[in-house]
Amino acid sequence: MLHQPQDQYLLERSWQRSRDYGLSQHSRFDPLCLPRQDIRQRKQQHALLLRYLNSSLPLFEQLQQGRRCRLLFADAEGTILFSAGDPYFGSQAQKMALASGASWHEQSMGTNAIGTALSERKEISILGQQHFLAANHGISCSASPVLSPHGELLGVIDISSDQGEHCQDMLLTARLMAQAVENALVMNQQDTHWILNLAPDAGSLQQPWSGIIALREDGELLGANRSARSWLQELDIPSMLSELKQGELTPLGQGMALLSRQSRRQQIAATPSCSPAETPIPHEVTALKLMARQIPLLVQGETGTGKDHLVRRLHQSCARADGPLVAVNCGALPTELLEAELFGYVTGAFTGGNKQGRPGYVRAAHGGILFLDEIGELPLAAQTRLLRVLQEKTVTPLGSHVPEAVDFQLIAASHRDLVAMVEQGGFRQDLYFRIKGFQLTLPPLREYSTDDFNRLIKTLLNELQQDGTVLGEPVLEETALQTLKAYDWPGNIRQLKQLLEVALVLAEGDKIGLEHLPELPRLDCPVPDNTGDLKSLGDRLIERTLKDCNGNVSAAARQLNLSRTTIYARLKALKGA
Ligand SMILES: Nc1ncnc2c1ncn2[C@@H]1O[C@H](COP(=O)(O)OP(=O)(O)OP(=O)(O)O)[C@@H](O)[C@H]1O
Repeated sequence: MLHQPQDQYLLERSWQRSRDYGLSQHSRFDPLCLPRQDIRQRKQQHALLLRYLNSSLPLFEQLQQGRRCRLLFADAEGTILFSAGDPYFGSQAQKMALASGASWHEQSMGTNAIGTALSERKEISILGQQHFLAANHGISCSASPVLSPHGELLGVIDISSDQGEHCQDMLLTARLMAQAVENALVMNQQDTHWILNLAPDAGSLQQPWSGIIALREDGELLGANRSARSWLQELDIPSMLSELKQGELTPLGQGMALLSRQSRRQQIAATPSCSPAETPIPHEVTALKLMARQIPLLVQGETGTGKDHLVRRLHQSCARADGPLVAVNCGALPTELLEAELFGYVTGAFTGGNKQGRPGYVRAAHGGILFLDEIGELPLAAQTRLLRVLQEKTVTPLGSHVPEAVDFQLIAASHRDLVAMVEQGGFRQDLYFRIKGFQLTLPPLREYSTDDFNRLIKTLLNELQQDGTVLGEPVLEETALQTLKAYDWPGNIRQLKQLLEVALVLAEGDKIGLEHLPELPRLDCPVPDNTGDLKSLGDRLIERTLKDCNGNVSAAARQLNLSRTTIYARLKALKGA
């Protein structure tokens, strides 16, 4: 891979800086690592950027298919805050140094792509021996700066690999990833009303490398991406706003311009809450369609299946995203205060109440979503009052006679069988029909398809990683994955998430194996002759794998890493049981 001559000067400058920092080529390789608390804090500072980067991972995977390389983001001080891709190249020390929390500032690491790109504010590849420290000669890295919508340096995106595996398009990939993140940051700024796209020709408009300018409703500039920044001085934005027609391609100097409205919906769609890497939640799209028509939703599902999680996602993506999400756990409210808390009260409504009165959860949800979790726990009196609120779309606080109009989307949830409650007289039938505009039932984890299960694991591991739980990218060994798949998960996603969190800590950045899942029965044990967890776990795994393989025993044996004889023996034992 060849370097431009100007890079040679840049390299010389960087080597000189490295010497000035007091480093020698054979200095000990001792990467500085931030304490976990500081990593978490820095990740929070860059939370939005990291989410956008995470949602751009499919782009990285597509461009670097199968190559043994690692994608990193380091902040403006050179500290790695994001790390994905193949973690299994380089020495053990380098593995740690290419994980979250490690610093690649030139001051401690000498010339290297991250530190040097930051010092020079330029993209650069540093290959093998171009690294100042001899300890880094085995790796090659390409880094591209990431700028904020105001042009400040936020950090760099870097792709690192073993020296022999590096190729020129890794720098291009780093640049594309940096542009994708910058564009998302520009387009999703608060108060963005107009987006102005600029490009040399119509075909390039809205490509990652085209210009993007974000404007407030009155035309005030909010920010621009790197391609648009060079145009900014020549543009008379106020007159463009009055001349350009929304949605129409218009010639502008040597190029083309397109003005479009940035709706809250588009913004949300561009944000990683809907990231392709995230697990699609069953019924999410249907629920959004129904919410657009204000149809009340009833979410049912066992504990931990993600009812609350679904409601939060729906809130982010629906037309009421700017309004409040008021989540009330009906089972947690003390019965004597329940009605006051829900419907509010006026001054002096009852002894012990707040002097100024309280608006109550129903009025607090005006313009947004009222999420009544565990609605089956509501006492009958409160059910009657709630029914009236839903029928009349008004609420009358305790101690008042004046009804107040309220407008909210109702979502109720329960893990109890409401139909049975209605039959037994514990839940009003008319209220049940009111809240059940449409019922969504979230499946228990044991009913997930293999693909959905794998995707969920990936999402959860990414999420836990973003929380700063571990250094390095966690990967599961096949046997561990199979064991997880075969388990029953009475606590569903909540239980799986907790278990993965423990496994991540135990694995200390290595692949998660069976030994890191101490709470689960193991699959690699011999067939037990008594019934119990282990037996049923093995049975279920065999059954499920055979089903996935359309009954093909050889294929199932390959997938489970067992011999065909073992599978037949287990099937025979099962039949005899
Ligand atoms: N689709 C998902 N992707 C990632 N995490 C999820 C998903 N669904 C649920 N979780 C996580 O699983 C945990 C349990 O989810 P949640 O609290 O929404 O379940 P629930 O059905 O409301 O439980 P309960 O009925 O016990 O209140 C939470 O930590 C949540 O973030």
